[in-house]
Amino acid sequence: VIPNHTTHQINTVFRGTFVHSTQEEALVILEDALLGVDSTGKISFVEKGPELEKVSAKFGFNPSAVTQLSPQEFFMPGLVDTHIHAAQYSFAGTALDLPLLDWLQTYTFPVESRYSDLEFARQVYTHVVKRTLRNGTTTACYFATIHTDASLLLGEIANDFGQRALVGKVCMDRNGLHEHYKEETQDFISELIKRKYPLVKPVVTPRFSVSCTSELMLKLAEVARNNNLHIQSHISENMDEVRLVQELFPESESYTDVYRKHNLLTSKTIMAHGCYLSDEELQIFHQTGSSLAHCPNSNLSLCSGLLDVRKVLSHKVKLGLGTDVAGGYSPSMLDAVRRTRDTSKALKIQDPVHQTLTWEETFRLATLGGSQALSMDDQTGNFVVGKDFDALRVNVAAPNGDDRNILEVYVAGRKVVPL
Ligand SMILES: O=c1[nH]c(=O)c2nc[nH]c2[nH]1
Ligand SMILES: [Zn+2]
Repeated sequence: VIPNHTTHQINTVFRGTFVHSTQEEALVILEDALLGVDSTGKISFVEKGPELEKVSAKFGFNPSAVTQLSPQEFFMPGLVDTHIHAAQYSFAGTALDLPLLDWLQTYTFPVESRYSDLEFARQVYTHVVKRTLRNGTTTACYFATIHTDASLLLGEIANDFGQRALVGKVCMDRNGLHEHYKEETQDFISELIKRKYPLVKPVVTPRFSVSCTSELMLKLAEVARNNNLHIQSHISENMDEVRLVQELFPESESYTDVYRKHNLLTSKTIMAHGCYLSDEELQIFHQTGSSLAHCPNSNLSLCSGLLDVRKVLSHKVKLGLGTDVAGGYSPSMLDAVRRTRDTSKALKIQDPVHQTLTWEETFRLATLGGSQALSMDDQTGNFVVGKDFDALRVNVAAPNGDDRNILEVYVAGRKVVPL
């Protein structure tokens, strides 16, 4: 059989166990499967192992070139971190003794102001990209800082190491520490688009309503619309923050209404936290197709609140998981999975009828759910033919449940771990 000339050449074929999620089923286990990756990094087939002869003839590859997984190994989709502050990685694991607004003023803004120094930025951004990839984050939605050059550098580093990423230059024009600040989002976006990194794109990033004027938010919404870009921000993380937003925007009905009135809620918007959203606000998320990034480590570490994920899902709002470094102390999405279940169980302690999230559902949120929350599920999130091969090769026999179980990491078919 001559391979169809419109299909790309098969580069790699794996045989073994594949675990992933679909819309219908939170956990699907494919035992003794064959998965082929083509020269563009896309999944070209998922077939049954015993049909190797037939499949190899159909797709034109040599059956003896198949990579066989051992019985204690499996592939799972890459983890999607829907909310992480790359710049805050420099103080991750420290400074968790204050509530959100004091934490920002005392620790976070002073550290973020250091990113005018490109050497400092290069060091931290290299570490955070390598560390998250090592921990299986194949897609990351990053906040950088207000600095254009350092934010571009984060995009360059993600591209160099092969991580799929959305990179946001942070925008804030009030209640912060930046005396000589000049807004340059359009420059940042034009430059990052011009570089044509295949897996790295800009995301419009108003920090949150507390640090943005109406004028800035309206302008950013326009930039996002004109360039068909993602938008990210924070919402309803902590009760003092919610009250402050009500004071700053007295004409708005709710925190969600503030963003809606400023045209920032689109089907490519992802908002972090959402702990205190009402049913009405969740309905607005559903109607606009905007999504939430659940960041349980951060919510616990800053004593912000407990997000009821079950309630969010019952409103049919898209939801992914985020580490929210450094409000969250861990850059590992495996930690985000564990804290998601801890939070769900804490809600059950408070209310015994609460239906906890199953581990299968949580696995789905960390993979397919994240890709849907970032409107990237046409490219990544599970093992469906035509999507990019973003995957972790996991060995369950490693002695500890952490990054040591991850033997290899692939993004768009490229092996990025080990380097
Ligand atoms: O967890 C958070 N981290 C931040 O950096 C931030 N900025 C606004 N709101 C925030 N919440
Ligand atoms: Zn955040």
